[in-house]
Amino acid sequence: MGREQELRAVISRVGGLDEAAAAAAAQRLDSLTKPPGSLGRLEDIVKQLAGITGQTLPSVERKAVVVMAGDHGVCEEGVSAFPQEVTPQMVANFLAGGAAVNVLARQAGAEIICVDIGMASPLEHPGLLQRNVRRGTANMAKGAAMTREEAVEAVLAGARIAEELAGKGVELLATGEMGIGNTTASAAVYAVLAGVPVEDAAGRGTGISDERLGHKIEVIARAIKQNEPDAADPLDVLAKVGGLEIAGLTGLILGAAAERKPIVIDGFISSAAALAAARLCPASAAYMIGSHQSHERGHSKLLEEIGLAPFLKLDMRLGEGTGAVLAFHLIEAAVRLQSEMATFESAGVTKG
Ligand SMILES: Cc1cc2ncn([C@H]3O[C@H](COP(=O)(O)O)[C@@H](O)[C@H]3O)c2cc1C
Ligand SMILES: O=C(O)c1cccnc1
Repeated sequence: MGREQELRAVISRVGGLDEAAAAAAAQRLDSLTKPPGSLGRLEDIVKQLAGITGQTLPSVERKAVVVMAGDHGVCEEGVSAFPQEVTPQMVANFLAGGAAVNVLARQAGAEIICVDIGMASPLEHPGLLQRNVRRGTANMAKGAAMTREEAVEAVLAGARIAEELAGKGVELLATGEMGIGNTTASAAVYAVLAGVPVEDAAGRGTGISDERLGHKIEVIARAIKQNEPDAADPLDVLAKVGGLEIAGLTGLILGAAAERKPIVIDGFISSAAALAAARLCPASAAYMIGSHQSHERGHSKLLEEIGLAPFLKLDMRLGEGTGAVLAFHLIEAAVRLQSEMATFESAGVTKG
């Protein structure tokens, strides 16, 4: 079977939600000692998780955030405030436990799976999942970031990681990433897939000046003009103007959906990957849970495009999976309410 057919097979495994389980969960929510619907969106999470897993009392005890790392040839155009060597340096920091996502994952009781999907240089570390598809993308302002085959390979690698984690009993997944220059590629993917103007899709990333933002917009526009990605073909878009970690996250999301596991979507880069997943497989969107609204320009519209509503708006603009891991706390709270609250009957409270 060709690699693209393998991907089609993953996509074909993504089924609809279990409506009966969601209805049973809704019924239990209404039996708990509170006015019906009074826990608002926490109730929506419970119903969604029930529909995803088929369980009236879903569990999210085992949680993991997958941090995909990749490099970007477009960095040579000067689109980031930081140099490319920060990617491996930060990966080393993740592996040593010192990055923001490590702190938040420890607090949330989640494991971190750090993946080299497209780093420019190899990094030997027993804790790093070696799934490198190519040593960084090519400069998309001059030609395709990667071949279609490489994009498919990265998507499949992501899907396989989701399958492996599901097989190990992980019940809740989150997307995370590291890759200097990846807000440029993400903005390009978003602009093409959603048909929005580049200036509405691109933001300051790591914190570039007005002048550099203007240049970044011009570079993205040039990359799109040069490559003519087909908006109706997400794999073409990921290959020509995307990134290896973006494609890997698209696969992770599709794999999670195929395994009937909920997946929490982090910030701007993760959301660009989620949009590609939703375009490749519209049914996968039902398995996604929004987390936060990044400070990055374009993120709120990008979330709307996918149909995701963020829980948090903390003006964060970091990525790594930080916003998604913060949302783990709310998801766990929702699940605990469903399983631990007394019912009107058990507590002897009069129902209205
Ligand atoms: C120290 C450091 C840690 C980070 N952790 C995540 N990012 C975030 O910033 C990068 C995207 O921004 P741009 O497109 O402007 O390069 C990605 O690596 C993203 O994960 C970081 C960036 C830096 C500098
Ligand atoms: O929203 C994000 O994920 C983000 C924004 C800026 C820089 N890095 C990541």
